[in-house]
Amino acid sequence: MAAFAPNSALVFSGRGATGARSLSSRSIAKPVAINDQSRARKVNVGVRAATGSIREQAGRRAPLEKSTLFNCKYVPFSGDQNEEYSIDDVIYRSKNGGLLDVQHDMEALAIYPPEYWKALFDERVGKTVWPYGSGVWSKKEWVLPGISDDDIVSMFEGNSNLFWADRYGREVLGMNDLWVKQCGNSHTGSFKDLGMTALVSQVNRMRKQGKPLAAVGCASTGDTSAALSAYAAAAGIPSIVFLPADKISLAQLVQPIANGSLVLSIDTDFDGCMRLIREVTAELPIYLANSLNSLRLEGQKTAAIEILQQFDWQVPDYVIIPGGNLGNVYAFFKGFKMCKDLGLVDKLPRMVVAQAHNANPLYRAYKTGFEKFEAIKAEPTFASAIQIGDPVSIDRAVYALKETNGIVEEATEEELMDAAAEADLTGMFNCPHTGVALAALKKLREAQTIGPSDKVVVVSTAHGLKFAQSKVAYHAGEIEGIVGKFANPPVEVKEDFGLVMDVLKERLVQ
Ligand SMILES: Cc1ncc(COP(=O)(O)O)c(C=O)c1O
Ligand SMILES: N[C@@H](CCOP(=O)(O)O)C(=O)O
Repeated sequence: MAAFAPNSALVFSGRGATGARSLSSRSIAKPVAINDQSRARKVNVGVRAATGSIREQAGRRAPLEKSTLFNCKYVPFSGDQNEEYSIDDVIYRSKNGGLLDVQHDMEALAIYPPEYWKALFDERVGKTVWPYGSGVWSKKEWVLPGISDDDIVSMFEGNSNLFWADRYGREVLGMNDLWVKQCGNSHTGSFKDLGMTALVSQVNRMRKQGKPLAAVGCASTGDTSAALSAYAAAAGIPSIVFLPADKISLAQLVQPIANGSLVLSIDTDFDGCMRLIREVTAELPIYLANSLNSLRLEGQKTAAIEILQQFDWQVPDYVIIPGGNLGNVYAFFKGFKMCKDLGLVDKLPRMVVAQAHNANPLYRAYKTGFEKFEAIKAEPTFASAIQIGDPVSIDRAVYALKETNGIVEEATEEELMDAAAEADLTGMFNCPHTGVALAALKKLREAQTIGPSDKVVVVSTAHGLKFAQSKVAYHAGEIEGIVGKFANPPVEVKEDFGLVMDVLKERLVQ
């Protein structure tokens, strides 16, 4: 029986568009405990016949895709034991309308000792062997164990840099162990690639099985649509994206256009697009690619496993994530939790979700001690990809935060733009969403919640180049109401040696 199951869940009474919802906890079946004794027993069984080092054993056991040992299925996120679905089913919600979760057979995974998994994952890094050269598929047994390698649609996503923010940490925040996980250094420039490779691969498999899936569709603030269109195009699957008109960056907009998606620019906000795509996917054979679909989170969770791997299985004290639709915080939590449940690490980091003040429904709920959640009308923010007022994964996020003694912080437009720009001055090139997370970190440092020696990871969710327009406006001093403390506008000079020397003397000579 599978072991990963939330042991408590929040249930909303009613789910209207806006308006207060009360949050209540209810207990559900406990996860199957994989205690040390049972692990040891299973490990003995699993490795008794094997000889040689763990690395050699790992080598002999691969490729594991031929194995039927590992498997996963959909179960209600609430933990209801009486409902489950095959991963090959087209389903996004449980019978009562609640979220689903992908549940792995943790007892089967626990047959192998932690050292086996560490060695296996390490061994696959930096290789071109299909599909394990991908940071997601290097953890295939923990993602979608049953899928054939031939069905996988991958751009070798993941394996992103864990940037040591040495100078920013030391000089700006008085910290000595600060890291930025560069999830935006990816094929389409955001962490969405991690989830989309899992989802589109599964769609590819189901279409080959004869499932009538004519296309894949999503609502998007610009990054999900970019990832979906690229992966769908790679697989030759039609894609449809619903975008809120004039609310995403030019760089984001051109991605699905270039990749041949059917792009609908709709006169509403993201929440409006989300409502429409849910209605459309209920009517037409279009597969839903938003993170409401729990398949996406299976890919995204590998970024958390990767962080632990990059730290040689040391657990950071804090992980700070910008939050919008709120799938990613749960995906990270799940990655950390699987590592803990399977014995690769012995604790979880504290999760921090950072929201823009203009789009802060989770922050507001946090301030009530998660007593109630109210969807809001999200206002425009430079962190436009998280301009979301009615996050579909609110239950998942609250669960992850409660399980890790988590924190929610917010940032104003000035705070987020300043934080991104100040960190850029130490060699990064941050998107505004990363700015939100950096601003949250700054506040938590100022409040001494985070200490100078705490090991902290800020998750950078998109590449700064996708948001060049707002960064240019910041440096040009063109943003009303924002001083631009760290603006560094270009100096315009005529083609004249003397004038050039004047500028250099003024700027360089003290
Ligand atoms: C760049 C960027 N950062 C953060 C987020 C927030 O992720 P989530 O919706 O999973 O909370 C999104 C999308 O929502 C995004 O595109
Ligand atoms: N920022 C997202 C918003 C949708 O989130 P999803 O994870 O539910 O797809 C985007 O880029 O569209």
